[in-house]
Amino acid sequence: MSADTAYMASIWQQALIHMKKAFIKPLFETWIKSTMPLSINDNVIEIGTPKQFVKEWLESRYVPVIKAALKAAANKDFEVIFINMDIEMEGVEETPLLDVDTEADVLAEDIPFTTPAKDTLSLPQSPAQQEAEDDINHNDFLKYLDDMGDIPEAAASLSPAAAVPAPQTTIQPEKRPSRNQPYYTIPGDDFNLNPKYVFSTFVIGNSNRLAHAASLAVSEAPAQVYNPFFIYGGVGLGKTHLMHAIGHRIKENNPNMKVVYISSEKFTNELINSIISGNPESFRQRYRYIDVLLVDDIQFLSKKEHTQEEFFHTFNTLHEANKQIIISSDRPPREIQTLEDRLRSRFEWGLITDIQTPDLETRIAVLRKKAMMESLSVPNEVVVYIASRIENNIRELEGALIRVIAYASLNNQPIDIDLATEALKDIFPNGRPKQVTTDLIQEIVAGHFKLKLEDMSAKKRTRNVAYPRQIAMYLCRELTETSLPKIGEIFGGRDHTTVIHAHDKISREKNMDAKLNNTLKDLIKRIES
Ligand SMILES: Nc1ncnc2c1ncn2[C@@H]1O[C@H](COP(=O)(O)OP(=O)(O)OP(=O)(O)O)[C@@H](O)[C@H]1O
Repeated sequence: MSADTAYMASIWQQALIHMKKAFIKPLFETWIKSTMPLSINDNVIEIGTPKQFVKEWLESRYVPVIKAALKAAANKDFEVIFINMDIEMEGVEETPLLDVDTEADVLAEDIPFTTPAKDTLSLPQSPAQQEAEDDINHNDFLKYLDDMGDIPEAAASLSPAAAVPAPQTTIQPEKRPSRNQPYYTIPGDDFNLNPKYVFSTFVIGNSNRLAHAASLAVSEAPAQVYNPFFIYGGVGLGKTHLMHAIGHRIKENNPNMKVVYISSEKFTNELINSIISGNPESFRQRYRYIDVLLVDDIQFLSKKEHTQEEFFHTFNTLHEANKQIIISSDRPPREIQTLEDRLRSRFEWGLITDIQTPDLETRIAVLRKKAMMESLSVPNEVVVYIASRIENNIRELEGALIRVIAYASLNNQPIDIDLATEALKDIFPNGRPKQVTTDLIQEIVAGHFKLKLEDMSAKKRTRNVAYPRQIAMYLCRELTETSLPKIGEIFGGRDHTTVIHAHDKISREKNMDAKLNNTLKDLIKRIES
């Protein structure tokens, strides 16, 4: 971690401790915990929010509290800038609720949150020192809020809570459980689901929007909408993640339902074992008295005639009893060689949906979400570097990020583009990307729109100049580490709020305007090549 990153992480961690005590829990969990610090520059700190409406909500209500917490943490006044990172927060309406009490009630029940890893950032003090200091600073913090007349709900009655344990000093890369390794077992059910594979950690993009929407529909109304539900797509694109998410959601909504997730390899092995042990009936009983059956990687049943036969009967029994069946495969049913026709035709009874390879935006969003979940600040440049080189497999994308994080941790160095290039040199032998600078971006954008370079910083506000300028500001924000005030300065001494506005506008419009989206992709390609 660089000195700046460590400083920022340490301050934010301290500020969180104050805010955690100041807010009632649902408000803290909803509005504060889903944010992360992105950069710190003198007295400006940029905070990432998962959604535009979170950004707006924080801006309209909680700036004084956040500033006060930062002041208590760093003994310094900060200007706070929120940046919408547009990461999926499942289950939340995009309209801020106005009544705080109602809001707390609603949110406490409805929203699943990802918990940022507590053990990824280092703080300087021991727990005892930390506790003493917390008490002093927290009292100052409350007094400060009191002076401003802006004590959030429940804050006044709070006494400083027990110190938050000092996190460990190293960043541990997450180990991916192997395909057959159990994750955790829900009591009463004989199956394993990965707690991380839930809807709230799944990034939605054009490549998986339909599969995600259908998965949500199935999980909200099992056996009522699409039965069977068949998801197919290439390796590492999120099929298992979605299946587990469906399993979790069904169990949340219907705790008594028996939900079984199994890979088709395991299904085959269990069948063989039951035959070897002379008790095939036990196998049948086990699979025929469940409410939801999720079978992963069904393509492995190809060529296994006896298992197909058994699965066919299991399928029929469950389907006739109106139980939900969810199947995944790396290809559509018609392309699974040697799959019995009668099984294939049954798979085609319900909905067949595919997941395609993710576009650049989705890949970037997956990496950002992953970094956010690890409470890590990974420079944009590094995120774009990885995302633009791994196109076909999200598991590999995550693997590359984990490798960079581990490399930084082991060498005790900050995550930057040099380190990422070094850490990934075996994977990307072409090495370091071209240095992306704001000058280069201005030059390429101006050229594309047939403008003069000076127009980028001119005072002109006509649309033919203002729009390309906004695009260039957006790209500077996305592709470089330059701070907002600095970008404003480069573009003719404009205020940082102009840059924020340009970034928000282009981010929003590119989702609705395919032409703009293609222009951006084209520009990024030229800037990086
Ligand atoms: N849209 C997404 N958002 C967030 N994470 C994702 C997304 N898609 C895939 N992943 C992550 O990528 C990794 C691989 O996903 P998963 O195991 O679900 O892929 P798969 O399609 O089942 O692959 P396989 O064909 O190898 O079984 C997981 O860690 C998963 O969480």
